[in-house]
Amino acid sequence: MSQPKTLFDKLWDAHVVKTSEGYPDVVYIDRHFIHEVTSPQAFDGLRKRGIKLFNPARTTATPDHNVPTKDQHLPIKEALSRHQVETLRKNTAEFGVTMYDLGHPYQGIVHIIGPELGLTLPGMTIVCGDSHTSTHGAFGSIAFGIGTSEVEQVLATQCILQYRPKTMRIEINGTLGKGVVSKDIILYIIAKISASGATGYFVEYAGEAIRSLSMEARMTICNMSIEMGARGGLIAPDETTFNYIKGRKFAPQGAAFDSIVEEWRQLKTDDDAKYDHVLTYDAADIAPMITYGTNPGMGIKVTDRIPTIAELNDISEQNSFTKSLEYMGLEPGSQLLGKSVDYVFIGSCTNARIEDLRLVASIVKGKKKAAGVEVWVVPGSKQVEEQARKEGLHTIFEEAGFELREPGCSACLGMNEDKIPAGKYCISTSNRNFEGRQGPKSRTFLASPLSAAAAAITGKVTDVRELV
Ligand SMILES: CC(C)[C@H](C(=O)O)[C@@H](O)C(=O)O
Ligand code: SF4
Repeated sequence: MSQPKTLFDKLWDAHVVKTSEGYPDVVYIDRHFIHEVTSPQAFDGLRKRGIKLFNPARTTATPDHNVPTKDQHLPIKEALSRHQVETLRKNTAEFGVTMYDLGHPYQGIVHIIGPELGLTLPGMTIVCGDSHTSTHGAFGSIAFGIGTSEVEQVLATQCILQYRPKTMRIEINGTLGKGVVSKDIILYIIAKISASGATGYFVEYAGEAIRSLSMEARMTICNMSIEMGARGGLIAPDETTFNYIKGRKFAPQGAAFDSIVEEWRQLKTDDDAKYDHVLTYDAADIAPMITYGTNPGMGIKVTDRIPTIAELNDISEQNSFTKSLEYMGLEPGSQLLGKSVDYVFIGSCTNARIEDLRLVASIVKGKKKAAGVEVWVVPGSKQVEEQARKEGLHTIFEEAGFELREPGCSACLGMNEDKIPAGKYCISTSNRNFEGRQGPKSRTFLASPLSAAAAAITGKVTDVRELV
């Protein structure tokens, strides 16, 4: 019998076009997503060399980072943002790439529209000039972010040069407690192993707690793989995956779907396959999580205290910790629970799918936001927005005093009109809490949609388990 293999190794081997000792592998790419930030120079490069796309049908474009989330039918006010989106429009028209532009029913954050359109499928290799491409790994595909020069490489050849990463398995056994959701799982893992703890690895998530998650929840976990340094993260496909994909716009349909599902069922790690590293956690130990610092690894259970300097291991960690807490305006050893927040941001490719909006609605239904808190709900895509309206979630949000906006990256990063003002605290369902991430001098607490909803109602960092 041949050597047992991990799912990652099987998929990688199936896509390697050429391998040479001491050089990166040439890997074939099934699906390429592009957005306005990392594609302009790639197209310029092609133009300079007089090269066309190897296969335009494999690439899909949408504007997300620079788009306003209000009045999308009007011209974009910010000059730079307008230029970026117009450039994407021009490039995709010139090179024959499908573009879901502002106002199109399929527009949205690139990592949200791929899965919902059935463009993201098990067994694929998927790239995008964006670090959170790891999201698509939730379908049992190898998905990772690439740089602009690599975007050009993929447009021109449908292949990429990559060194094979090491493999890590992270197993979460048992069942999650009440009020604990997938965002808490990933914030917990990153708090355990740090924001660089998986550097050089491609992670496979496994175990009963992962298996029991919906596709939306699995995407949240894979999305944040990059926040612990991993190249990407994946989850073997199963019935949950196949049910999610069935009937989606670009997925195989009818008999073709049934037969491909049979192939997808084979996509799993063999028993006894060896990983380079294995970590195991118990779901019962995971609580609602929140970050207090300026990297996603600086997270605690919402009821815990921020560490003290003495509790940290080395001097460099102590220095960055001190700087981080100064930025955040927080005291070492203090509690976050009860701390006032100014903004609540429910959005981003981490947590702006329909299920996230349903979670939020489950907490706020019939309630009102606290006075003085501004709450933005930014759906991840036009389809999510439509679905939310169909289900009447917009009424729940409006009655609570939340603002339901139009799709885009929004306040996940200060690249568009939606910014958190300097010094203000925002509890956010996004994935990064870096200095200035949500706007110059803004302060971010990363948390789950449930915890964000709870804070919207109370105006403070709250243990959501008291509300569910
Ligand atoms: C702008 C883009 C290149 C960037 C990324 O790669 O992730 C952004 O999406 C982010 O989340 O910081
Ligand atoms: S929502 Fe945030 S993390 Fe996701 S692609 Fe946009 S900017 Fe990046």
